[in-house]
Amino acid sequence: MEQLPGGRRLRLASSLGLGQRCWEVTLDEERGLLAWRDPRPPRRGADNCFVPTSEIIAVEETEQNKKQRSTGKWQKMAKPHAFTECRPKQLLVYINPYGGKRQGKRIYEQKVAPLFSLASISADVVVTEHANHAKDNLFEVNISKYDGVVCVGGDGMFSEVMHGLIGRMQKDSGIDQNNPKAPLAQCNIRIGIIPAGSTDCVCYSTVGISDPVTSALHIIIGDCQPLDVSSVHHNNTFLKYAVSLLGYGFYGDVLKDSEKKRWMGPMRYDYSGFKTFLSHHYYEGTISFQPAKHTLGSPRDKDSCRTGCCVCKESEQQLAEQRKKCGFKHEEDEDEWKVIKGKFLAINVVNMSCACPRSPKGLSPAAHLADGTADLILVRKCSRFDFLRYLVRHTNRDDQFDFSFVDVYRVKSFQFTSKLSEDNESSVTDIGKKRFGQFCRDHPACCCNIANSTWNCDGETLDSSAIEVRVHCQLMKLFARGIEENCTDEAAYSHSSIEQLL
Ligand SMILES: Nc1ncnc2c1ncn2[C@@H]1O[C@H](COP(=O)(O)OP(=O)(O)OP(=O)(O)O)[C@@H](O)[C@H]1O
Repeated sequence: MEQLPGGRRLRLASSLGLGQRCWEVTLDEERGLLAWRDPRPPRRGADNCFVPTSEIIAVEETEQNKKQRSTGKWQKMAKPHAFTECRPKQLLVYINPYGGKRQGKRIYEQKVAPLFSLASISADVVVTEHANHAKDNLFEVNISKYDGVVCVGGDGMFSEVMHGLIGRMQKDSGIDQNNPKAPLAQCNIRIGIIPAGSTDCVCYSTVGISDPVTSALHIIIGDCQPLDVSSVHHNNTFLKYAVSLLGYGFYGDVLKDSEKKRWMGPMRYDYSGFKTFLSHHYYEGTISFQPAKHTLGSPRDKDSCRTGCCVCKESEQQLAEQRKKCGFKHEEDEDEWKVIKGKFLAINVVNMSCACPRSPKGLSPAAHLADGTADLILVRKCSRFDFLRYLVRHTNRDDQFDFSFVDVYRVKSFQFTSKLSEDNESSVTDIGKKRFGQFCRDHPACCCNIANSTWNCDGETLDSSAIEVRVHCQLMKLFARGIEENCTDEAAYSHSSIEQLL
């Protein structure tokens, strides 16, 4: 036992043989660090190495000195993996064998399962046989048996598992998901994402990298990252939940076109992106939204949401206090609504930055994971060249909101109605309007599309264009810790290009 400067107690100091070298190892109890260093006179660059004890997965004991054991100095560890309390012990794993490059099963078996077994985590594994298999299964299983649910696949697979888990929580709590104003029951069972899809945006935006081993380690050490979820309704009917992007216009059209070209594999997004860019369609409609007043952040902030984000913590507290004081009813009914009518190339609502390797800072670089808000980005009618300039800024360090035709707002709820739905509602019998509806009557040559676009909701299309969206603060939790400081994207930036973006 040793004494540290300032009277801090050092729990243990010993030596560790690694290969041919002997290291001096210390366990600092107060800081929770295991450190080791070369005891020889320090050379330049030969720093101490350390690891937080909470991040040690397991230890293996080898008995070098049997004598020590007999003198009682040696005590065998009963649980060599039990370093903290919050680690999961029993997991439910869903693998989509057809996601991405169809490597989900191999990735799980070769990279993840050995780590789970090292950490003494048991897993019930379900390899899905059809779409919605995982979602339906989550309504039936004995969920209280598990400390977490893991999905192996892409964003679509994550969305399926999230819908299953949130739906199950609401069912068990007797909450009607069709009521757009119902406060939803929080999901306390964490979801882990092992990326194995063609798009792994949720994983990238919450971990900082799409890597199965990194994600497995976050699951093992029991990290916890709360996440906001938006509910999407049409006419008092529940449509979907969203955690990343709700996009109308450009991103909706790209998705709709790419769905028809599934045979092309992940390449279809590049093809459809380029095609949609060339078509340059505008859509007319009305957006109403409630600005988020409870949060300290703004979409134009220079700082991004990082591990232990204080904006998210503060915002959650503010919301909780507001609700204690006034209840949900007051908040929904009395907060002001702003209304904007116009012609838009893209309407994007994002709950997170939506960063991905192609766009390392994402659609809204300062969006927060858990502050109870979404960023509403409106890209108004502009030239093809200006739209290209806007898109290119997602791949470099320039401000993508610094254009006269782009507006961004931080909101807690919003509604959208297309011009076509408004017209149909006000004059359903106007047959002439419908027949000639494919042309813009005001400006026949302006590419203004009277037909509706489609909403892209976390990579899936919605059937209705008129939607009502509400952000639910920290509705669910992930086995993640957000993006850590100093997570540099230099490499990713240098590889980004406009070809990749489209
Ligand atoms: N066994 C299965 N067979 C067919 N579809 C499945 C199966 N399991 C899951 N799915 C569905 O496949 C969809 C896509 O899965 P996932 O996100 O894992 O792959 P992806 O390649 O990233 O998807 P996308 O091609 O949509 O980008 C999900 O919506 C999920 O519901």
